Amino acid sequence: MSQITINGGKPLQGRVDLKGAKNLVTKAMVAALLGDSPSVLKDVPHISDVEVVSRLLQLHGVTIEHDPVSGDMKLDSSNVEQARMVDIDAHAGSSRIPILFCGPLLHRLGEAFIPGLGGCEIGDRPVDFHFDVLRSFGAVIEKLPTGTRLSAPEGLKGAKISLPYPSVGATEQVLLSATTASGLTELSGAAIEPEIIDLISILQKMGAIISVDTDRVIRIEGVKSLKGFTHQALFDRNEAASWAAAALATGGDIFVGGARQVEMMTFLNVFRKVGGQFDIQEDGIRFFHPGTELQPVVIETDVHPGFMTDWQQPLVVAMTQAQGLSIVHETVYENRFGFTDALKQMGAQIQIYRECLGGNPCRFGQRNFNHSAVISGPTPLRGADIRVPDLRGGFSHVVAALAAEGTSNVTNVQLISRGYERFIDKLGALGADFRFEA
Ligand SMILES: CC(=O)N[C@H]1[C@@H](OP(=O)(O)OP(=O)(O)OC[C@H]2O[C@@H](n3ccc(=O)[nH]c3=O)[C@H](O)[C@@H]2O)O[C@H](CO)[C@@H](O)[C@@H]1O
Ligand SMILES: C=C(OP(=O)(O)O)C(=O)O
Repeated sequence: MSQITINGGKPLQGRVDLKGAKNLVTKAMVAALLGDSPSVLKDVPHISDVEVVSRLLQLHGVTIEHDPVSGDMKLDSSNVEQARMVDIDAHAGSSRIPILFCGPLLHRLGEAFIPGLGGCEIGDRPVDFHFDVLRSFGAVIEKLPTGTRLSAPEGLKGAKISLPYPSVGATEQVLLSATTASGLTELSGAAIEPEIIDLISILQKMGAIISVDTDRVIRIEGVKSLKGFTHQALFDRNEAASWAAAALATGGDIFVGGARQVEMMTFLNVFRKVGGQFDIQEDGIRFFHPGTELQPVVIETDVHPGFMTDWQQPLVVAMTQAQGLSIVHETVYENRFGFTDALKQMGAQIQIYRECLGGNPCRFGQRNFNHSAVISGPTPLRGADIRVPDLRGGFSHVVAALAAEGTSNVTNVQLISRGYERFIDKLGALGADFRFEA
């Protein structure tokens, strides 16, 4: 378990550069399974979720070459049919991406075995929509103690599907299964996050016919085969938002190379309302604390184009320094405020409520989920011993330790490498005062 000892109270200043989004790159790698010729994905970050997906693909006969410096990744899936089905239970790792192997493996092999899933523990995270989608396409699903076995005795056939909630993963499941299924698929209630639109761009390069209509409807005309793709991955807007919040919380100034305005518009509006300033340039966005008082805000996390759930945790740290009461209503995951316990230990005043506060009633209201937070500021933060609970919560703990007076010991830091490339190097480049033990 790696740990970092931070001497806080110093503004973060300097430049960090982004690579491709964790939430796109890992899915694009799975899409490569569908191609009958090699694919090239550019800007692939060196993060542990990419390693988990690489190992799983390699077990299925995909050859992968990744240059971690340039980020170029070459994936050749021409030998998938020859690969031996192996027990991949030991390789489930920390990622949720294995669930997306179902469609491509059913197309390529007629069967699939999916190990138990990882990912952040921020709620139940069921996969019922995924399995309902796959059943609509004709898959037969058998749950085993070690995972799930799937088969498609008559191949996958297009279907009319309606998602009860615009789930990112279930929408990707439909895309990756329907593209080479026979016939038409119409998906309503789809998620339309920028990472999904980028995945659709990749599938179109491969030969797919997919249209994104108004009102969350996606139509897919199945094609017989797909070829490989060459694609530059969409930048990681979650990492960009994290560094922006880190600049604000520490009173700093960070240029985030590779960040773009369009995919971050909702975040930028909130950042400005809290009192942060930004300067959009051709090659990135500069985020900084202008030196004036921060303002409280009321936000509600939501599916795109709403305020993303993965953005709230580091921003909550900045809210502890705002003058007054801020409210965060988390409507995407039912249990995503566990990270606030450590912030309270550091001096933050945060109260968690079961009620839907500050916004519209959501599906978690009246169901006893602690899904609203009231943050009262400004409160000075002081150093503490804390343990990283999950990816974004962990980033927010490190930001709090950097903003706090005194020394903090943060353990379980390796979890942060699931989604942040060269995290420790970047902290060093921003002038943080810390000691890291791997
Ligand atoms: C690897 C990846 O891309 N992760 C992102 C993805 O996660 P992920 O794809 O897992 O998130 P979903 O959009 O599927 O989940 C949203 C909500 O739907 C529920 N649900 C989902 C599937 C299902 O079968 N049944 C069900 O009830 C979930 O419990 C959750 O409450 O989108 C989330 C929402 O933008 C982000 O926070 C994650 O960073
Ligand atoms: C929840 C997240 O990721 P995952 O779905 O991979 O657990 C995240 O990126 O914050």
